[in-house]
Order: sequence, then C-alpha cells, then structure tokens
Amino acid sequence: NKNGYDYEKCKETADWLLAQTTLRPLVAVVCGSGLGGLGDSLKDAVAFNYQDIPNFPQSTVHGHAGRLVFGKLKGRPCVCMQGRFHLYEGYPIQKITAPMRIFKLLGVKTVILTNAAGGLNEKYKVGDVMIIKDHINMPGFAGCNPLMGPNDERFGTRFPCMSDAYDRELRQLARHVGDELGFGDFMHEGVYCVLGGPSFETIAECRMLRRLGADAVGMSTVHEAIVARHCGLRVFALSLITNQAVMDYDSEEKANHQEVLQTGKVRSEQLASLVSTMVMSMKHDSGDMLDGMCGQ
Ligand SMILES: O=P(O)(O)O[C@H]1O[C@H](CO)[C@@H](O)[C@H]1O
Ligand code: HPA
Repeated sequence: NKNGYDYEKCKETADWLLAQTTLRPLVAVVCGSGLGGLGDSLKDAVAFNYQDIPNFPQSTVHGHAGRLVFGKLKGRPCVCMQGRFHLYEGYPIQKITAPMRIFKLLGVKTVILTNAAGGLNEKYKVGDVMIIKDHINMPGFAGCNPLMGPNDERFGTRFPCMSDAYDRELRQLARHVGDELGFGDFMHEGVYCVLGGPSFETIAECRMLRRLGADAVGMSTVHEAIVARHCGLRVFALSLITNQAVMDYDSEEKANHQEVLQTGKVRSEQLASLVSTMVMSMKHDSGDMLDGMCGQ
C-alpha cells in the first residue's frame, strides 16, 4: 500500500508490542478529546509513548496525550490509546486507522471508540452521552474512505457491510450498564456524523446535518469503525456531547476546543466506570478474557 501501512508494517508493530508485554488484551479502547482519563484507570499499566512504537503516528492535538497503555480494567487485560489521529492533522487516512489493524494483530476482539462531539439533536444537553448506533461518513461521500486503495484480503473483504457496524449486543449492554449506574437520564442512542475538520461547522452546516438525520457531529471515530469492521473487530462507540452545535443565527455560542476538553473532565469518571463495567461484562467467543495472559 502506497501509504506504508500494509500488512507487514502493522505486523511489525504488533510483534514489537507483543514482545514488550505479557498482557494479551481482547479489548482496545480509544480515548476521545479530553477523555484520556479512561486510560489512567488501567491497573498494572505498561505505557508506551507513540514516538517509541515502530511505525506509529504521533498525536498532535491538545487533549490527546500520545500514549498506548496496556493494563487491566476490572481484572480484564485491555489496551488503550490515549490520543487518536484525525484527518485534519494531515495524516493519510490509512495511517489514522492503522491502529485498528495493529489491534487485530495483537489478538483484540472488540474496540471501544470514544469521542467528544457537538450535539445536533435538540434534546441533547452538554455532558450527555450518546451511544453511537450508526454513522454518516461525510468524507466518504467525497471519495475519502480509509479502505481506498488495494484491498488486502488478510484483513478483510473488498466491500464490507456497514449496516451492522455498531454491535447491537454491546449497545444493549451499554444501556443496561448505564441504567444500573444511574446514568439513564443523560444517555441517548443516536447517529454520529463525521466531517474532516478542523474548522467547526457553520450554522447552515449544522442545520443541514440535523435534517440529514445526524444527532451529533465530530471529526473522528467513523474511519476507525470502518477499518475495525473490515478486519472483523466488534465495535462499540460513544460520544460525549461536549458542546451544543450552534443552530441559530441569534446565538452567542461559539464552538471551541477548550469547552470540549472541559466537558470531558466533568464526565471523565462516569465514562470510565461505564466502560470498565462493560468490559467486565463482555463475553468473547474464543477463551475467557481472564485467560488473556501469556507467560504467567
Ligand atoms: O473526536 P475526538 O478525537 O474526541 O475529538 C473531537 O474534538 C476535537 C474538536 O474539539 C476534534 O478533534 C473532534 O473530533
Ligand atoms: N463539531 C465537530 N467536532 C466536535 C465538536 C463540534 O461541535 N465538538 C467536539 N468535537
């Protein structure tokens, strides 16, 4: 592949990581803007800075630390990206999503993608959590899809299905866990729309996206979900509504990254308990997650 993120490159990175730690995670978590706290809740953690990992891109956005953390969530081995990559950082789209293929080669079965997003649905409030049930891939409409280029069948099929991208069982589990933890009042399920960024949306754009059926808007996650599904990973994704999209010409509101990071802090602990409780309750076909260790 022209972008240098072919099977061999991903394998080289995965093998390097497997040689550094005995943990064999079945779950990977990607932390959205300001949501890196999730990664700090891992126990017995071993962390790698992205710059030390062969072939790994670097984080350039404030609120994305740039660390890959292996550790345990409620006793279950996990790997967590504290910092993701976005199209607007200037990386080729294949590079942004390479970690999904690396996770697959590490033996991961399920990825949990989190993000900060602007709320388009008028019922959503700042601080609400939206379980993603579907997406609108706006850059995809314009020929920008992470699976463009030669298809490597070792990862997956040329034309992957996306109507089941966001695992129904995991969404059910999230609703159940959310209710148990008393988060019912601020949890929703909805459609996430990705744009290229980095400029935030205009009022006309927000109005258009709402009419098209989007409940929240952001600049990430969808590319990762597509590549994860392509290589057979189960996907669960959620958005923290960090700000309300501006829909009204009389509004004094202005979208800004500071507000995005600030809202992340407010919900950080609750999101960590939602994710860790979900991880604890997840079942995987091949072997018990408690057996996800080697060499001990
Ligand atoms: O999607 P995450 O990585 O959470 O980040 C979101 O926050 C940033 C804007 O404040 C954008 O990068 C947007 O995509
Ligand atoms: N728009 C796009 N991306 C975002 C937003 C937003 O309002 N908030 C957080 N990420």
